[in-house]
Amino acid sequence: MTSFDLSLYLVLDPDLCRTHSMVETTMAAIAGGATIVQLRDKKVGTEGLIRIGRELMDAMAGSGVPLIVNDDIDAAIAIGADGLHVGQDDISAQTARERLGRDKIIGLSIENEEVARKVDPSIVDYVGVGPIFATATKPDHKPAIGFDGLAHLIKIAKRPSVAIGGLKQDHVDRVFAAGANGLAVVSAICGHPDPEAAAHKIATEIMATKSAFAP
Ligand SMILES: Cc1ncc(COP(=O)(O)OP(=O)(O)O)c(N)n1
Ligand SMILES: Cc1nc(C(=O)O)sc1CCOP(=O)(O)O
Ligand SMILES: [Mg+2]
Repeated sequence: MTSFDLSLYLVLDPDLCRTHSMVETTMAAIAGGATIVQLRDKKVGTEGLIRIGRELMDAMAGSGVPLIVNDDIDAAIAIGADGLHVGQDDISAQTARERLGRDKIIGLSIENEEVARKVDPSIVDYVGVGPIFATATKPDHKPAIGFDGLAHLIKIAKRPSVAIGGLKQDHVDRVFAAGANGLAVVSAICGHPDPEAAAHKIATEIMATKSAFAP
């Protein structure tokens, strides 16, 4: 499987990428320290995702940063993306694994104890846990779980984990203290006029926090 680092997970949102294109935002974020990128666009359909995804794959080639596609397995396959992220209302992780094979990265959203207990470690490579806070970026988000909820679900799911939902630079220490391997952000990078500087600030905080937690 492609190796992956969840430390700073950029989730793209075309509505927030106003001053920069999705490709420009992604490359700036990678230059700033983003370690993994998700193509999430709910409006363009499979053909649109394939078009943008191919541009992203070309631009990201050689960066060592994996590209994950949100929701759409047909697009992920057509693009040759490194993986797929699915939620509880999407195709199952098992179906995704059957279609994608062992080499691709599969991420699964978990938002409560019940779904955390059902995570199959032989199928799911990482879990996205949230929302930590309410966020305008995803109007249909589930109830916020806070950092205590994050720590609780991580212990149950026992998989590499990334926290998501309303997270900014100031939250880095609490994300890692809760036991997560990283934080996923949309508006903190996509909505910023200088996505490279925004990513760099968060990545610098992550490095400092990780070294403080290191034995
Ligand atoms: C890293 C990460 N974690 C959680 C999600 C949310 O996925 P989902 O619940 O399927 O919601 P949508 O993103 O599809 O609206 C995510 N995308 N990425
Ligand atoms: C895509 C997504 N999924 C969430 C979940 O809780 O599953 S919250 C979210 C949006 C996060 O955006 P921002 O960093 O701008 O708050
Ligand atoms: Mg989804």
